[in-house]
Amino acid sequence: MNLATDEDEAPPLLLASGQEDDTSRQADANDLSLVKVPITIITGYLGAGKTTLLNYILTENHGKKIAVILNEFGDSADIEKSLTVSQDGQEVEEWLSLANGCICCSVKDSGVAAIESLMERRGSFDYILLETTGLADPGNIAPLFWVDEGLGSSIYLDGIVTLVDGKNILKSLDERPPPPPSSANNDGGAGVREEQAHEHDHSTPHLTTAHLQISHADVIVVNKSDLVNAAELAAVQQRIRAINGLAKLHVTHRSKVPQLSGLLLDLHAYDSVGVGEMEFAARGHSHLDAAISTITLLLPSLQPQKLEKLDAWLCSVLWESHLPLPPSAPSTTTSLNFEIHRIKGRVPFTTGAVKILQGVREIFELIDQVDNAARKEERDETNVDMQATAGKIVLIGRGLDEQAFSTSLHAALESG
Ligand SMILES: Nc1nc2c(ncn2[C@@H]2O[C@H](COP(=O)(O)OP(=O)(O)OP(=O)(O)O)[C@@H](O)[C@H]2O)c(=O)[nH]1
Ligand SMILES: [Zn+2]
Repeated sequence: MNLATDEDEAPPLLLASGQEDDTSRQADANDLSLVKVPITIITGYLGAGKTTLLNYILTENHGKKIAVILNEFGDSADIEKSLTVSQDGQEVEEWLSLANGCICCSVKDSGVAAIESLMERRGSFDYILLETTGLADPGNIAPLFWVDEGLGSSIYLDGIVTLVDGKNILKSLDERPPPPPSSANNDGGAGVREEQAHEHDHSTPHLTTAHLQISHADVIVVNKSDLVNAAELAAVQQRIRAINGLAKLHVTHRSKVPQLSGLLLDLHAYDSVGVGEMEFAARGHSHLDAAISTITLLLPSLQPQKLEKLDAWLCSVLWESHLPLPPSAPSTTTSLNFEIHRIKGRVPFTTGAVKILQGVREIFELIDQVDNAARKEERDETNVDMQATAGKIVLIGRGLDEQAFSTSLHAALESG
């Protein structure tokens, strides 16, 4: 990958020049340790256009000082390892200064070490972009910024952007797994063994890296629009929508997203949930992709004391992968084998309060709606009808049976 760089540029100073006289800025500088820096993760298949996107962002006039980290994350085991070895002087010092005030590091170091080293330069940037070429499963990385005390205190995850190659994505989604290595891997659970057992059973939908990258995305950029015709593009969009009904989707040529802020950056994808996006996800309902789908559960306005029941239901479903079903439920729905990648929800209460639900894999939180969400709702262009004021929970994952989940949730809320 070749990033456009301007190596003659002096290293950026602590504050952007021209703003020294601004007293409010100075107050900000004093509070620098309190201001969290957003991070956007850019992922996607080999050759999809990630570097092209980064070059585009870094040469655009966006008024941000963006720090870019290009590296290869391994699997989650590598991330954990790097968390423990990062004290051993694994410094990343090869920061390049770019013409528009951005800085860039292309050292292939462990992602977390690179970020920690970057944070020592706090003040010289106000946004972080992380391109993760080798990242197979973004589900491992999101919780790092969310719950890790160290990283989470200085950085917040703004969003995950997945680049897909419009020409090749359908092929990638339909790929079959390679034969398993002869030496057996013992750390796999029942799920892994089951997957191996089904290795050559073509009726079992296979979960590819492309599925994982799409299911965890907040924005999906369908690139290389020049290489597909209208019908092919429509098929790609439908398939992606069937997998992830929540993500925003942009079709691009040479990764040129028409506007960066709001479409790609500054999404607040993990601290707000817009009415419009919930509505949008609820409308789509297709089983075009056999491996992953998006389902929507409707909720009435809840009595405040039902929050506990909702929380218990979420714990059961997300932590234990157990869908509690009432005794009256048909027996066919009791042996559900599912996996949840992403969950988002708006939960209104009879008091008028609204809680938002956010989750990636087993990590979730139910928090009071904040200002960001209100701003986001203003931005939402989707028409919001009366139904939107009702609650909704949207889930993205594998083996999700909308009927069974809905029955389970309502039974849990009505119990006791
Ligand atoms: N035809 C066409 N080619 C594109 C487009 N966008 C990028 N490319 C080309 O596709 C190739 C891969 O683009 P990159 O931006 O390097 O892709 P990447 O995802 O960073 O690739 P890796 O770093 O190898 O994973 C390059 O030769 C680009 O010039 C596009 O919209 N249309
Ligand atoms: Zn690249």
